[in-house]
Amino acid sequence: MTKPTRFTDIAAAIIDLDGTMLDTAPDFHAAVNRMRADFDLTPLTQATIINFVGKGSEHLIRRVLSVDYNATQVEHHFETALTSYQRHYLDINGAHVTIYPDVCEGLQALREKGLRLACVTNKPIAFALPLLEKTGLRDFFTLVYGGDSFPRKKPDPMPLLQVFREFNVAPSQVVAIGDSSNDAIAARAAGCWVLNVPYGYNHGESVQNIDSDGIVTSLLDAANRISP
Ligand SMILES: O=C(O)COP(=O)(O)O
Ligand SMILES: [Mg+2]
Repeated sequence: MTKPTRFTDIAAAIIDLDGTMLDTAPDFHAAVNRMRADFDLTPLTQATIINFVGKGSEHLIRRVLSVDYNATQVEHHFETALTSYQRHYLDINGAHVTIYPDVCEGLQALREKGLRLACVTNKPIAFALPLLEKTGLRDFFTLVYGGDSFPRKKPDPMPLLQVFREFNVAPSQVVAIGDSSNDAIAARAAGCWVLNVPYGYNHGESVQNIDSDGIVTSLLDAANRISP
Protein backbone atom coordinates (compact mmCIF):
# COMPACT_ATOMS: atom_id res chain seq x y z
CA MET A 1 0.00 0.00 0.00
CA THR A 2 1.33 3.48 -0.84
CA LYS A 3 1.89 5.68 2.14
CA PRO A 4 0.11 9.04 2.34
CA THR A 5 2.44 12.01 2.02
CA ARG A 6 -0.06 14.45 3.47
CA PHE A 7 -2.48 14.10 6.39
CA THR A 8 -5.69 16.12 6.28
CA ASP A 9 -8.58 16.70 8.73
CA ILE A 10 -6.12 16.44 11.61
CA ALA A 11 -7.11 17.98 14.96
CA ALA A 12 -4.35 16.82 17.29
CA ALA A 13 -0.81 15.46 17.44
CA ILE A 14 0.74 13.15 20.02
CA ILE A 15 4.47 13.64 20.37
CA ASP A 16 6.97 11.31 22.03
CA LEU A 17 9.71 12.80 24.24
CA ASP A 18 12.99 10.84 24.44
CA GLY A 19 14.64 10.46 21.04
CA THR A 20 11.96 12.57 19.33
CA MET A 21 12.08 16.02 20.95
CA LEU A 22 15.10 15.67 23.21
CA ASP A 23 18.38 13.82 22.97
CA THR A 24 18.41 12.54 26.53
CA ALA A 25 20.99 9.79 25.89
CA PRO A 26 23.72 11.52 27.98
CA ASP A 27 21.32 11.86 30.97
CA PHE A 28 20.39 8.16 30.76
CA HIS A 29 24.08 7.28 30.45
CA ALA A 30 25.08 9.28 33.53
CA ALA A 31 22.15 8.14 35.72
CA VAL A 32 22.49 4.44 34.85
CA ASN A 33 26.23 4.44 35.52
CA ARG A 34 25.77 6.21 38.87
CA MET A 35 23.28 3.48 39.79
CA ARG A 36 25.73 0.79 38.59
CA ALA A 37 28.50 2.39 40.68
CA ASP A 38 26.26 1.99 43.76
CA PHE A 39 26.30 -1.77 42.98
CA ASP A 40 30.06 -1.80 42.23
CA LEU A 41 29.28 -2.60 38.60
CA THR A 42 31.47 -1.24 35.78
CA PRO A 43 30.15 1.59 33.59
CA LEU A 44 28.34 0.76 30.34
CA THR A 45 28.75 2.76 27.13
CA GLN A 46 26.05 5.22 26.11
CA ALA A 47 25.45 3.16 22.94
CA THR A 48 24.64 0.07 25.03
CA ILE A 49 22.35 1.92 27.42
CA ILE A 50 20.43 3.76 24.73
CA ASN A 51 19.33 0.50 23.09
CA PHE A 52 17.35 -0.21 26.28
CA VAL A 53 15.57 3.18 26.35
CA GLY A 54 11.97 3.66 25.20
CA LYS A 55 10.08 1.06 27.20
CA GLY A 56 10.15 2.85 30.55
CA SER A 57 12.45 2.86 33.59
CA GLU A 58 11.61 -0.66 34.80
CA HIS A 59 12.60 -2.20 31.47
CA LEU A 60 15.79 -0.10 31.34
CA ILE A 61 16.88 -1.09 34.83
CA ARG A 62 16.21 -4.80 34.28
CA ARG A 63 18.23 -4.69 31.04
CA VAL A 64 21.22 -2.86 32.51
CA LEU A 65 21.29 -5.25 35.50
CA SER A 66 21.05 -8.29 33.23
CA VAL A 67 24.41 -7.38 31.67
CA ASP A 68 25.98 -8.75 34.89
CA TYR A 69 23.27 -10.67 36.73
CA ASN A 70 21.16 -13.74 35.99
CA ALA A 71 17.34 -13.48 36.03
CA THR A 72 17.00 -14.34 39.75
CA GLN A 73 19.69 -11.83 40.74
CA VAL A 74 18.08 -9.14 38.57
CA GLU A 75 14.76 -9.52 40.41
CA HIS A 76 16.55 -9.65 43.77
CA HIS A 77 18.29 -6.30 43.14
CA PHE A 78 15.56 -4.68 41.04
CA GLU A 79 13.74 -2.49 43.60
CA THR A 80 16.95 -1.12 45.14
CA ALA A 81 18.42 -0.46 41.69
CA LEU A 82 15.28 1.30 40.50
CA THR A 83 15.21 3.54 43.60
CA SER A 84 18.91 4.37 43.13
CA TYR A 85 18.42 5.11 39.43
CA GLN A 86 15.40 7.34 40.09
CA ARG A 87 17.34 9.36 42.66
CA HIS A 88 20.29 9.82 40.29
CA TYR A 89 18.09 10.57 37.28
CA LEU A 90 16.12 13.27 39.13
CA ASP A 91 19.42 14.79 40.22
CA ILE A 92 20.75 14.85 36.62
CA ASN A 93 17.46 15.42 34.74
CA GLY A 94 18.10 17.81 31.85
CA ALA A 95 21.75 18.55 32.70
CA HIS A 96 23.10 17.04 29.47
CA VAL A 97 20.14 17.10 27.07
CA THR A 98 19.84 18.87 23.73
CA ILE A 99 16.73 19.72 21.73
CA TYR A 100 16.79 18.15 18.26
CA PRO A 101 16.76 20.53 15.26
CA ASP A 102 13.41 22.09 14.28
CA VAL A 103 11.51 20.75 17.32
CA CYS A 104 10.29 24.16 18.55
CA GLU A 105 9.62 25.29 14.98
CA GLY A 106 7.61 22.10 14.32
CA LEU A 107 5.57 22.39 17.54
CA GLN A 108 4.95 26.07 16.80
CA ALA A 109 3.78 25.26 13.26
CA LEU A 110 1.41 22.55 14.52
CA ARG A 111 -0.06 24.97 17.08
CA GLU A 112 -0.46 27.67 14.43
CA LYS A 113 -2.48 25.21 12.35
CA GLY A 114 -4.84 24.96 15.33
CA LEU A 115 -3.86 21.44 16.43
CA ARG A 116 -3.91 20.47 20.07
CA LEU A 117 -0.76 18.77 21.27
CA ALA A 118 -0.19 15.97 23.77
CA CYS A 119 3.18 14.64 24.87
CA VAL A 120 2.97 10.91 25.56
CA THR A 121 6.22 9.45 26.89
CA ASN A 122 7.22 6.29 28.70
CA LYS A 123 9.41 8.44 30.95
CA PRO A 124 7.96 8.66 34.48
CA ILE A 125 5.80 11.77 34.76
CA ALA A 126 7.98 13.06 37.64
CA PHE A 127 10.94 13.15 35.21
CA ALA A 128 9.02 14.31 32.15
CA LEU A 129 7.33 17.43 33.55
CA PRO A 130 10.42 19.16 34.99
CA LEU A 131 12.37 18.25 31.84
CA LEU A 132 9.73 19.81 29.58
CA GLU A 133 9.75 22.93 31.79
CA LYS A 134 13.53 23.17 31.79
CA THR A 135 13.77 22.88 28.01
CA GLY A 136 10.96 25.39 27.41
CA LEU A 137 8.69 22.83 25.71
CA ARG A 138 5.98 22.49 28.38
CA ASP A 139 3.73 25.30 27.15
CA PHE A 140 3.26 23.74 23.72
CA PHE A 141 1.31 20.86 25.30
CA THR A 142 -2.26 20.75 26.56
CA LEU A 143 -1.67 17.24 27.94
CA VAL A 144 1.42 15.42 29.19
CA TYR A 145 1.23 11.72 30.07
CA GLY A 146 4.14 9.72 31.47
CA GLY A 147 4.90 6.02 31.53
CA ASP A 148 3.30 5.74 34.97
CA SER A 149 0.23 7.92 34.30
CA PHE A 150 -1.89 4.82 33.52
CA PRO A 151 -1.73 1.11 34.37
CA ARG A 152 -0.30 0.40 30.91
CA LYS A 153 2.26 2.32 28.83
CA LYS A 154 3.26 2.30 25.12
CA PRO A 155 3.30 -0.03 23.14
CA ASP A 156 -0.15 -0.44 24.77
CA PRO A 157 -2.57 2.08 23.22
CA MET A 158 -4.02 3.09 26.63
CA PRO A 159 -2.39 6.56 26.95
CA LEU A 160 -3.22 7.44 23.33
CA LEU A 161 -6.85 6.41 23.76
CA GLN A 162 -7.02 8.67 26.80
CA VAL A 163 -5.74 11.58 24.69
CA PHE A 164 -8.52 10.95 22.13
CA ARG A 165 -11.08 11.04 24.96
CA GLU A 166 -9.65 14.19 26.56
CA PHE A 167 -9.50 16.02 23.22
CA ASN A 168 -12.81 14.53 22.05
CA VAL A 169 -11.30 13.57 18.68
CA ALA A 170 -11.54 10.47 16.49
CA PRO A 171 -8.37 8.38 15.98
CA SER A 172 -8.35 9.35 12.28
CA GLN A 173 -7.94 13.02 13.33
CA VAL A 174 -4.71 12.32 15.21
CA VAL A 175 -1.08 11.91 14.11
CA ALA A 176 1.40 10.39 16.55
CA ILE A 177 5.09 11.15 16.04
CA GLY A 178 7.84 9.11 17.65
CA ASP A 179 11.29 7.62 17.24
CA SER A 180 10.59 3.96 17.89
CA SER A 181 8.56 0.90 17.00
CA ASN A 182 7.05 1.25 20.46
CA ASP A 183 5.33 4.49 19.40
CA ALA A 184 4.16 2.95 16.11
CA ILE A 185 2.73 -0.21 17.70
CA ALA A 186 0.78 1.92 20.20
CA ALA A 187 -0.53 4.19 17.43
CA ARG A 188 -1.53 1.28 15.18
CA ALA A 189 -3.39 -0.33 18.09
CA ALA A 190 -5.10 3.00 18.89
CA GLY A 191 -6.03 3.49 15.22
CA CYS A 192 -4.37 6.88 14.59
CA TRP A 193 -1.74 7.87 12.04
CA VAL A 194 1.92 7.53 12.96
CA LEU A 195 5.13 9.11 11.65
CA ASN A 196 8.66 8.24 12.71
CA VAL A 197 11.75 10.43 13.04
CA PRO A 198 14.98 8.64 12.07
CA TYR A 199 17.41 10.24 14.53
CA GLY A 200 16.32 8.81 17.90
CA TYR A 201 16.59 5.46 19.66
CA ASN A 202 14.77 2.56 18.06
CA HIS A 203 15.98 -0.22 20.37
CA GLY A 204 19.10 -0.53 18.18
CA GLU A 205 17.07 -1.31 15.06
CA SER A 206 16.56 0.51 11.75
CA VAL A 207 13.54 2.84 11.58
CA GLN A 208 12.97 1.62 8.01
CA ASN A 209 11.57 -1.61 9.46
CA ILE A 210 8.90 0.14 11.56
CA ASP A 211 5.30 -0.28 10.43
CA SER A 212 4.36 3.42 10.27
CA ASP A 213 2.83 5.92 7.83
CA GLY A 214 6.20 7.39 6.96
CA ILE A 215 9.53 8.75 8.11
CA VAL A 216 9.92 12.53 8.54
CA THR A 217 13.25 14.30 8.92
CA SER A 218 12.02 16.54 11.76
CA LEU A 219 8.91 17.72 13.61
CA LEU A 220 8.84 20.67 11.19
CA ASP A 221 8.80 18.24 8.24
CA ALA A 222 5.90 16.45 9.96
CA ALA A 223 4.05 19.76 10.53
CA ASN A 224 4.43 20.62 6.84
CA ARG A 225 2.59 17.41 5.90
CA ILE A 226 -0.27 17.88 8.36
CA SER A 227 -3.31 20.11 7.96
CA PRO A 228 -6.59 20.57 9.82
O1 LIG B 1 11.60 4.74 28.12
C1 LIG B 1 11.70 5.95 28.40
O2 LIG B 1 11.95 6.36 29.55
C2 LIG B 1 11.53 7.01 27.33
O3 LIG B 1 10.53 6.80 26.48
P1 LIG B 1 9.88 7.74 25.34
O4 LIG B 1 10.70 7.51 24.12
O5 LIG B 1 8.51 7.16 25.31
O6 LIG B 1 9.92 9.20 25.76
MG1 LIG C 1 11.12 7.78 22.19
